[in-house]
Amino acid sequence: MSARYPVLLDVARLRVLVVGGGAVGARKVAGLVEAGGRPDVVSPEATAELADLVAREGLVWHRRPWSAETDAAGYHLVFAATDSVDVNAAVADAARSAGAMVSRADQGDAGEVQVPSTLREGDVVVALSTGGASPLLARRIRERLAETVVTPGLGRAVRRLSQVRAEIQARWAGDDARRRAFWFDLITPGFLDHAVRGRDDEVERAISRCLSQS
Ligand SMILES: C[C@@]1(CC(=O)O)C2=NC(=C\c3[nH]c(c(CCC(=O)O)c3CC(=O)O)Cc3[nH]c(c(CC(=O)O)c3CCC(=O)O)/C=C3\N/C(=C\2)[C@@H](CCC(=O)O)[C@]3(C)CC(=O)O)/[C@H]1CCC(=O)O
Ligand SMILES: NC(=O)c1ccc[n+]([C@@H]2O[C@H](COP(=O)([O-])OP(=O)(O)OC[C@H]3O[C@@H](n4cnc5c(N)ncnc54)[C@H](O)[C@@H]3O)[C@@H](O)[C@H]2O)c1
Repeated sequence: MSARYPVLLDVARLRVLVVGGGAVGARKVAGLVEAGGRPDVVSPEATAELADLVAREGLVWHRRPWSAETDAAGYHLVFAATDSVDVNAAVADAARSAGAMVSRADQGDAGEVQVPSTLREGDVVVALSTGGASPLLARRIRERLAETVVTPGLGRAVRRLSQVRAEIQARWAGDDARRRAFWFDLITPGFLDHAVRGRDDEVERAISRCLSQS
């Protein structure tokens, strides 16, 4: 398959539809909600987890089969996640004709969008794809990264750096070279090690040192 271009979507700004309320549709809805989205759902049935989530979040759930007449238009992004290849194909065609991007749960290559395995730790987001070759391997890579690099300590360090960034932007508002020098001085491989290992005191020490030298 062709190489794809990874982006991070602000799904809170998009009108999103998930067609199919089985385990796969439920996972898509949960991922969208986690990212601030409020997808509509069309499906005659839903898993208990999905029904709970819909109720908790007050999402719109049309409890019936997808219909080309009522469900095709008005969306930016449509997930075709039923257990029928024919229904998924019809959903994809109609959504695309109405201007939406499509994700096919049964045939990744057939959609404009594929969902990556996603790891979040504070503001750090890792999105992993095997291009459909092995979603389970993507999950294993995610689990390994969570153990080795994308740790809670890293998440805390990134939260702290967003404060430092605001300070640095204000301090050297007109001096691009100075700001760049500061960041290359602070964000070394050693700094990453401290953050990953959760050594908050070392992270703080490095920040203080670089701020006071500047
Ligand atoms: C990342 C993740 C995101 C999510 O869905 O939220 C995701 N699949 C996940 C898990 C998973 N999916 C499957 C298994 C069983 C083991 C296996 O088959 O390998 C497991 C493992 C498990 O359940 O843990 C089966 C499966 N998946 C697809 C097909 C159809 C096909 O092969 O064409 C079939 C076979 C159906 C059948 O045989 O009937 C298709 C797709 N699945 C994708 C994404 C896209 C490609 C991403 C990539 O390649 O990296 C793509 C192309 C389309 C899409 O959905 O966008 C999520 C990981 C969550 C995590 O991180 O834990
Ligand atoms: N992308 C992935 O990660 C992944 C993983 C496993 C399977 N799959 C694929 O995704 C498909 C769905 O998997 P599942 O485990 O959720 O299946 P499932 O059978 O548990 O759920 C299918 C859902 O689709 C609904 N549905 C059926 N016809 C419909 C229609 N006309 N309109 C609206 N909704 C309809 C059903 O009510 C049910 O809620 C599988 O058939 C397989 O091809 C994808």
